Amino acid sequence: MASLRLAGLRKNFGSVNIIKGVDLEIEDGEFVVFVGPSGCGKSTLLRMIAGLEDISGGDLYIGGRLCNDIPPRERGIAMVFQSYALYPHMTVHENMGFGLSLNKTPKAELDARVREAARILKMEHLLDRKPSQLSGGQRQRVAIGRAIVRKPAVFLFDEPLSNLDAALRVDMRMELAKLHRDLGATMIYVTHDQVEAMTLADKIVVLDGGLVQQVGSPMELYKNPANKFVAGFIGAPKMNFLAVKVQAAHGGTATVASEEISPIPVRGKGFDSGDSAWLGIRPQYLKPGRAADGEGGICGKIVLIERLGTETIVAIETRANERVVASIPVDMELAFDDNAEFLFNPSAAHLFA
Ligand SMILES: Nc1ncnc2c1ncn2[C@@H]1O[C@H](COP(=O)(O)OP(=O)(O)OP(=O)(O)O)[C@@H](O)[C@H]1O
Repeated sequence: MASLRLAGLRKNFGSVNIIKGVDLEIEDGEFVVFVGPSGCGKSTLLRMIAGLEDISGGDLYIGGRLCNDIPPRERGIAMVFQSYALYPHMTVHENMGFGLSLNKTPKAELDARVREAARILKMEHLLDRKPSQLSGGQRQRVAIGRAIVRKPAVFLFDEPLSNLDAALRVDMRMELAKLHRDLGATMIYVTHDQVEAMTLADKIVVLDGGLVQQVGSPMELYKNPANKFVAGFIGAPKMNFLAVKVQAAHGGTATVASEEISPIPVRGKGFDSGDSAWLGIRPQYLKPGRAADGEGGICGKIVLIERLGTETIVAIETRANERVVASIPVDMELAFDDNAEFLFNPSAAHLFA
């Protein structure tokens, strides 16, 4: 097992700066998820840790050792790819043991490690099969098994579940969480799926544009997003953002209003009266009903109704053509084009520049 430290890590492809100075501490045994939209640089950052991309600037420490110029196989890491990268002509046993056979691991030890990994992954009965005789989920398990047998200090996962169907992804997610508990190893996991990030991570690193936007536990990010990007990225359905004007501000509270919203006090630092701002409200905090004094209220026409079973998602469009999504109780009567009113407690709202 190992801790990691990234200090001012940078990556250029030609003249383009893709990773723009990333500082990050990863503790021994932590499950860390890099999350962000397509192209934000999360795979590049992971590949730099793996040693598959060289480092243009800054320092990378794995287990306290400066690793910038250490070859991949000497870093004590194992990487699992989205594409599985299995050898089609080899059996599951041979695929899992291949890295060890390259290292000239004695046969008995190789066999014992492969069987132990197969036991952990519940695939002892599949060891003699070829990849073509396995399901997608089983193939991904072989790829994970190949990492386990190497007993790495750090596991790296690059979108390992994105080729699986939705139901299997949920199963594999639970298996990965269990694997982490059982092995206690440091794991770094790249995904663009905020649900995977929320459910797997001890610590989420939100990336955008080659920069860390925020680092924290899933609930820290959900409750106290550092900026509008993080607020919109973490949580489903997405947080609503409404354009407002700041009417007054003091002591960490701003009074905001718009044509749609009567003045309400909201937590928010660094604002001055006259500022334009975004009022952020999660769909879960909007309740059907008319706002009383001191509450926020929004009304509009219903443009979307999605009954998900456990909740109903409804979207309204305000007079200012802003779309607002609410998660409401399943038994509510709703119809398209009806006018609907929602209220929220201002203490549940966020304010962003
Ligand atoms: N070898 C390369 N040469 C030039 N540009 C590259 C190279 N590899 C990646 N990039 C660019 O770096 C940026 C980050 O890519 P990266 O694959 O890290 O993104 P990502 O966040 O993992 O996205 P995705 O979720 O789509 O995989 C992209 O703009 C990509 O085009």
